[in-house]
Amino acid sequence: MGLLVTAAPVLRVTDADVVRDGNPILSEVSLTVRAGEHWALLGANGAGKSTLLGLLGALAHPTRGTVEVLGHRLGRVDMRQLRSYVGHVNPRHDLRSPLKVRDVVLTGLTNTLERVPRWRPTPEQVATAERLIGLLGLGEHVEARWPTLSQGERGRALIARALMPSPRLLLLDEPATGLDVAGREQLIERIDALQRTYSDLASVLVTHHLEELPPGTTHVMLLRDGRRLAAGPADEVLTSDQVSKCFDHPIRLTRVDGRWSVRAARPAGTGHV
Ligand SMILES: Nc1ncnc2c1ncn2[C@@H]1O[C@H](COP(=O)(O)OP(=O)(O)OP(=O)(O)O)[C@@H](O)[C@H]1O
Repeated sequence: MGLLVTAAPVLRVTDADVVRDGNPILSEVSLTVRAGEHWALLGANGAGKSTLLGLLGALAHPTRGTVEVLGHRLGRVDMRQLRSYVGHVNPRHDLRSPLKVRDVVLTGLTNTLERVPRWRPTPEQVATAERLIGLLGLGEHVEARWPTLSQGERGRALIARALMPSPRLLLLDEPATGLDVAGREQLIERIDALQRTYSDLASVLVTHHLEELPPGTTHVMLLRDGRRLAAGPADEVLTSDQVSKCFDHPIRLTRVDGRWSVRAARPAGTGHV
C-alpha cells in the first residue's frame, strides 16, 4: 500500500490547453489523480468536461502542456496500447448483436464491441466476469441478452466490462444520463460498492448533476469556460459559493448522508411561508 501512495500518480495533467478550429476549449488545466482517489469533473454544458476526459482516456492530445496517463506521457507512447489499461465507460456503446451480458463483459478483455472470433476466455476470466456482474448488481442477468436490458442495466454492464482488464483508472462519462431515479440510485450504490472493493482504483466521473455524485467522491474539479475554477478535496471545493460561480447561477448546496443536492438560492424575502 505504502508503495502505491508514493508511486507516480495515475494521472498528471500540467497546464494543458486544447484548441479546436482556433477556439480555446481548455486553457491551462492542471490535475493530479492518485491511486484510491475518486474525482468528479463538474461544469455547465460546454465547460470542457468531455474534452478533458478525452485527454485522460488517451483519446486525444493536448495542444499545449503535458498529460501523463498511468505514468506515460501522451505523445511518447502508443495511445491504443495505453487505452487498453484504462477502463473508459462510454454510454454510447454501439453494440448491435444480442450478446449475453457475460459475453459483453468479456469483450472488455479484447477491447472490442463484438466477441472476437476464435477467442476463448479462460475459466478464470469467465469467473472474473461473473464476479464483476454480481458486484454491479446484475447477477440475475448473466444470461440476459443485451437488447433486453434496461438502460440502467446496460450502463452497469459496461462498468463491469471496463473493469475486466483490472485497470488502475476508471473513467465514467455522465453514467446516469437518461436513468430514472431508481436506475440512478442503483448505479450510485454499485459505484460505491466497487470503490470500496477496489481500494487502489482511481476514478474520474463527469457530470453536471451534483445529485449524481457517489458518496465516495473524494475530490472535485470545477470547470468553467474551459478553465479550472477550483480543484481539491470534495468538501473544500463543493461550497454554495463556488458551485454558484461554476454554473453562473445562485445555488444553495447541501450534503446529507454523504450525498449532495442543489437548488436555486432565493433572494431573501421571496420564499414561501
Ligand atoms: N472538435 C471541436 N471543434 C470545435 N469546438 C469543439 C469541438 N469539440 C468540442 N468543442 C466545443 O468545446 C466546448 C466544450 O465541449 P465539451 O464537450 O468538452 O464540454 P462538456 O463540458 O463536456 O459539455 P456537456 O456538459 O454539454 O457535455 C463546447 O463549446 C463545444 O462546442
